[in-house]
Amino acid sequence: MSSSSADRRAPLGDDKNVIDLALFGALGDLAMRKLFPALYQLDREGLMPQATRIMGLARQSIDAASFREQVAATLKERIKPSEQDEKAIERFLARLDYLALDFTEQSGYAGLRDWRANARHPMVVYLSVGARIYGDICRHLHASGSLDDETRVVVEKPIGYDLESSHEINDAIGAVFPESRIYRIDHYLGKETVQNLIAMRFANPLFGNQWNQNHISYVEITVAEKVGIEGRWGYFDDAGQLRDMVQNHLLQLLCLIAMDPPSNLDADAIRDEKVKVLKALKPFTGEALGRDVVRGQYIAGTSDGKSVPGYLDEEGANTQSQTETFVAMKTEVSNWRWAGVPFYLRTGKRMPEKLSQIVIHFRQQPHYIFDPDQRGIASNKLIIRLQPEEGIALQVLTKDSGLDKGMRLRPGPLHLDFNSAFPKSRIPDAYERLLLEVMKGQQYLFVRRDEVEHAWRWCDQLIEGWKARETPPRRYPAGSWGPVASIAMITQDGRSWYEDY
Ligand SMILES: NC(=O)C1=CN([C@@H]2O[C@H](COP(=O)(O)OP(=O)(O)OC[C@H]3O[C@@H](n4cnc5c(N)ncnc54)[C@H](OP(=O)(O)O)[C@@H]3O)[C@@H](O)[C@H]2O)C=CC1
Ligand SMILES: O=C1O[C@H](COP(=O)(O)O)[C@@H](O)[C@H](O)[C@H]1O
Repeated sequence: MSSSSADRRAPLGDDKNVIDLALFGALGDLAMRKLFPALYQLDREGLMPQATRIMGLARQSIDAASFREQVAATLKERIKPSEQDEKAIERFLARLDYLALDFTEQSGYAGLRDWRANARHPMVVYLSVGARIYGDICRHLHASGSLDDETRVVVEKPIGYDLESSHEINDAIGAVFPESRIYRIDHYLGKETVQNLIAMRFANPLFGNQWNQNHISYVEITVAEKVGIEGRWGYFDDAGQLRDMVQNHLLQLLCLIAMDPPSNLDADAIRDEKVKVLKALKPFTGEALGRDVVRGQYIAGTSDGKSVPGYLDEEGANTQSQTETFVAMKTEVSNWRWAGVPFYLRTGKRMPEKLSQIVIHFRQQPHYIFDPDQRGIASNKLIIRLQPEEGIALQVLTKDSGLDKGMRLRPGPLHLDFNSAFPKSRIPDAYERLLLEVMKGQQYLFVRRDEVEHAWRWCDQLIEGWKARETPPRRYPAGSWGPVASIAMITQDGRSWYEDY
């Protein structure tokens, strides 16, 4: 199916987009917290064709009625009361069926094949389970005769633990599905402002012409989480913040900022440009690793005024763990556009706020004519806020008003807050957009195999360097912005993390 921009404007709730969705891991955390609420919203908005059916698959042997009850309960909990529409909920629940099986055993798959016996529409298989069993599921789906030439598969991150394991997993999926029918999710690509990054960069010559090392001094990407480990200690401790967040979400954001303009909006045109950025990321040598990368782990502190435990005291914790819950780094994209422009990245759990934002710091004017005392006054910044409130602000210098001020400068924002600028349009959750794109068979918001693998290659050399140095993570109190060293890392360059939240 084509990914052209014209297709993206096709009517959405029409028959063309009918699918059967087979959701593996339907009773799990992601499905209940994110996927069912997103699917419900699509249905409520009239974007899910009437004939679309959803089969939940999981291990527990419950019947379809109690599965629907569990989904109804999660909708009640997760959807704003003003968006809980009785009729829409009823219609949505009626689409659901349930099949209990062990995903690693071939025998149960006959039930899925039978469900599809007279189906006229493509099936989308969504693997909301750990990546280690993606291969088993794909093999059994194939061997049981449940697939056809139109079946698409959606896989969650992280794909593997390093380059080698991601190769194995991608090979196993690729043995059954061609790349054109594999949808690798990175839910940050479904966020409203991330979409806007593409619009803003490539629709506005104002930015397009300034987007390089001649005009940009440095770039900051912060993805701060207020939550801790939330009962996922086992998974998280094997991964750490670098694998959990940097390998995927932060590198995808960096790619969208740094990539060259694609020749069109087709999936491969965009992905080709992203891959070039990943290939150009500067590896960390021994010396740079100590100077330009900070690993941290939270200790007890406060969150929203309440005491919270440290990472090593969380439920299920191994008290010797050296896993990082925070990473800050200075990296560079070694190409003509970005040579000499640092990209400062930081992400951590148990920070004071949930805040994801990108700040582009522009260079000062080459010749300065204003009050010498104000010479260091803030330069232009473009602040792209992903969450909590989506918006874009451009900080510009204007004249301070008042008769007694002379030609004094004042930094102030030109601000676009999406909620107040477009009050009638609800900002959809990332998963809504991504599920809709899968239904339409559009891949441009999904990650191609080579992107995942280049991102792993870069992270692997960093992790190898950490192992060789054996430096323990630096401690930071829960509720702070991370280890002091992460602040020193940027201040030693005469800069600071943008903190005008
Ligand atoms: N949760 C999140 O916020 C995020 C999750 N992800 C990714 O999404 C995927 C799902 O994560 P999450 O929902 O948290 O995981 P969970 O462990 O909560 O859910 C997995 C589900 O799959 C079922 N399952 C696992 N193995 C089998 C099996 N062999 N046979 C039958 N059922 C099985 C589980 O059943 P049972 O409980 O009986 O084992 C459970 O219903 C993972 O790849 C994760 O990395 C990505 C981003 C965020
Ligand atoms: O993929 C993941 O993302 C979440 C953060 O997502 P957000 O949309 O809430 O910013 C993170 O908490 C989780 O550890 C990670 O696996």
